[in-house]
Amino acid sequence: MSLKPKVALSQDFLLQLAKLAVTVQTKVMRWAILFQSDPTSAGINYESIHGARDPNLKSVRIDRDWRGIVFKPSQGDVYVLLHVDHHDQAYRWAENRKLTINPVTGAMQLVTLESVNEEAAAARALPAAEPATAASAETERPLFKALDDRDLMSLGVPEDLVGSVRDIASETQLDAMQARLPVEAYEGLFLVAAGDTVNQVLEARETRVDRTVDTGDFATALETPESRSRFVIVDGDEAMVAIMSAPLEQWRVFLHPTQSKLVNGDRSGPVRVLGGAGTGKTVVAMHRAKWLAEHRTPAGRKVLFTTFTRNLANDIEQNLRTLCSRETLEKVEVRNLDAWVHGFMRAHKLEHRIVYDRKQDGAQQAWEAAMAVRDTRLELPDNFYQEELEQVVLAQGISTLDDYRTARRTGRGTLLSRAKRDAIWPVFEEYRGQLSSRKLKEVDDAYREVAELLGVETRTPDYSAVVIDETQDFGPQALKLIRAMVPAGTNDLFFVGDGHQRIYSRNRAAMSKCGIEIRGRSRKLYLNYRTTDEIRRQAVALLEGCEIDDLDDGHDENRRYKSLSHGPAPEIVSASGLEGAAQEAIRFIKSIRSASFSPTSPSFCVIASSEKNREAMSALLRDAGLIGVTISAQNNHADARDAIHFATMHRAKGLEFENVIVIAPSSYLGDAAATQSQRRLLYVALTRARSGAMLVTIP
Ligand SMILES: Nc1ncnc2c1ncn2[C@@H]1O[C@H](COP(=O)(O)OP(=O)(O)OP(=O)(O)O)[C@@H](O)[C@H]1O
Repeated sequence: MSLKPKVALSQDFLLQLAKLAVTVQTKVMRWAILFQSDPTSAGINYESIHGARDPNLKSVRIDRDWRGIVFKPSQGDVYVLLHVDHHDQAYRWAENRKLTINPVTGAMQLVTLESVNEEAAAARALPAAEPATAASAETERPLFKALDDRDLMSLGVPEDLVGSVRDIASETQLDAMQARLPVEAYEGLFLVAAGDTVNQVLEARETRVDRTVDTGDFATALETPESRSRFVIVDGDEAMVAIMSAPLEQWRVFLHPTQSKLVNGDRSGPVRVLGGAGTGKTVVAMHRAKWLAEHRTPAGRKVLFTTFTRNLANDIEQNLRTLCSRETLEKVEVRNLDAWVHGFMRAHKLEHRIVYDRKQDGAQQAWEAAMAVRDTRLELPDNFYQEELEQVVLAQGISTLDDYRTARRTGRGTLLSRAKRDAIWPVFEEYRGQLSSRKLKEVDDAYREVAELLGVETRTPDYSAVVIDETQDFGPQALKLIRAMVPAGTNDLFFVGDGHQRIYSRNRAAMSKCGIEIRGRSRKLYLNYRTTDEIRRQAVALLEGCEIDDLDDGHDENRRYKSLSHGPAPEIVSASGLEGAAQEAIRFIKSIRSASFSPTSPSFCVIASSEKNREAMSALLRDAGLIGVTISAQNNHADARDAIHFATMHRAKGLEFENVIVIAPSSYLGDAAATQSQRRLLYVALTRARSGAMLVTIP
């Protein structure tokens, strides 16, 4: 029996391909399809590369000028397409590269040998001063002195780079080596530099280092999640065409090892994935939904993918369409929770309309009528009642005076005696009665009642699993409803979220108090794939002094996050008003557009704190000849690449653009403790940027 050889592409090859002219890409693609179907064909002439440090790297001819570099070990049927370039450049590229297997983790790693020593020397010459993380209180002592060679390799450092890593004495020097290091090694090193032990890192990423590794078995090495984060096995023409047609859509093919471990395989109960902005949480959630749909969804049931806002659900649905086959898509339902509840209520002939905003018609009158029955002798301010309703009564699903008498009121400030509670309760009772007579229902009450209905339903649940994005914005009743949608068990619930980005602040919930037990199934993503480190740091600096939770009863921290890309620091300017802000925005847009060499124009989003300011900015930029589109609940205008996007901070959540211009009142930067929600909004807004950001404050 003859087995077909394994053919793989490297991530670097695809990134290189994306830089080539379309005519060359087409040529390379045609060649690659033939290569994939039979890499042993006599038509492919593998030429040795004179002076190459790795004898397994061969050059192959694509046409007169272009060459591919293929890894073809003397033993085993593995072929990896590593690079493509003009003849001379391709040879030069190959001379100093080596594809090896990490003897401890068993992962396949491409190492650049030539400049390793030079780089390390250059890195050593860099200043050690670094302000932002634990590693910053550094001295010139090597950072990883306490780690032996095996420790370093277990973190993912290739054997050939162990010496260079050992010399690193500052975070700046570590960053200078980032491009040389496999992603897991860079991440492992910065986590250790921030104070984690090697064991903590390995445990958190579920890396086993107790196996014997055959450093000559490339076919086995290709299968590890670490190898899969940079090499993809292609097993057919269709797969080859799909991958090569969208070489920049890396997230579809190459998952970080922690991402892929979260995506694949069974989990004995609810999973929580935390990660700062841009760390690939939505990507994990989408791949997980796909995996569940393909492997663990019985006929007649579905995976529900839910999130908080409608426009984000639309965005996710579009992305899933490019990730999943038609059959898989049929097993995934994407709906924001409110739309789902609305649909459920219609299907069950519950005719109440849902109140999302107490200023909406009907709700306002109901609230005014309720406030009319308040006991003025209590001398409580009006906003006390609104906050008590949201944070205690609705959040905890309290529907009787008895329950209100014993309700937890942590964080509410004012202590209330039983007599006072008795005197306050009629306001809430009246409010619900007033709503009911208008066929209205507060959203938290709707969640609670739907959860109760699901609890008594006897038929098989519609969903076999629920995947939840932006968990931080779901309150206790929403989480309880989600819990009620699927029976507790293997693979039931998969949550991703980030406490830094909670912008619907009334909704803070602790998962464990909502029947969602995640102990032992909590993971964290640390690498920011979206935002430059300069923008990430600025955004994180805005949260200094704010308390960040972990969606359960604990705290989260942001010291350990890092970005993979770098760029200019965000501009922070103050303007005397919206007109001045528009001038700044126009200057910023023009300067980036004029400096851009990209054939497609870079994307921009102007993100304002209110709809009014968004509209004003849109009008001012239009007067200056800059065409715009507004992001709404229904439409993100993802295709309108040449137009400037306009959004409120809430609408921009979960989206991304090359550049963002954030327009915010200067009061958002007031005392950190008093402006936590505003600062979170700024964090969300700034971290929508991939490469450029400006924050304009206005009075
Ligand atoms: N493994 C990966 N390889 C390459 N790019 C990735 C990977 N994972 C995520 N990305 C990219 O990083 C960016 C951020 O990903 P994603 O939106 O999933 O992050 P997030 O953590 O959900 O962000 P936020 O919380 O800010 O909305 C996207 O452009 C995505 O394509």
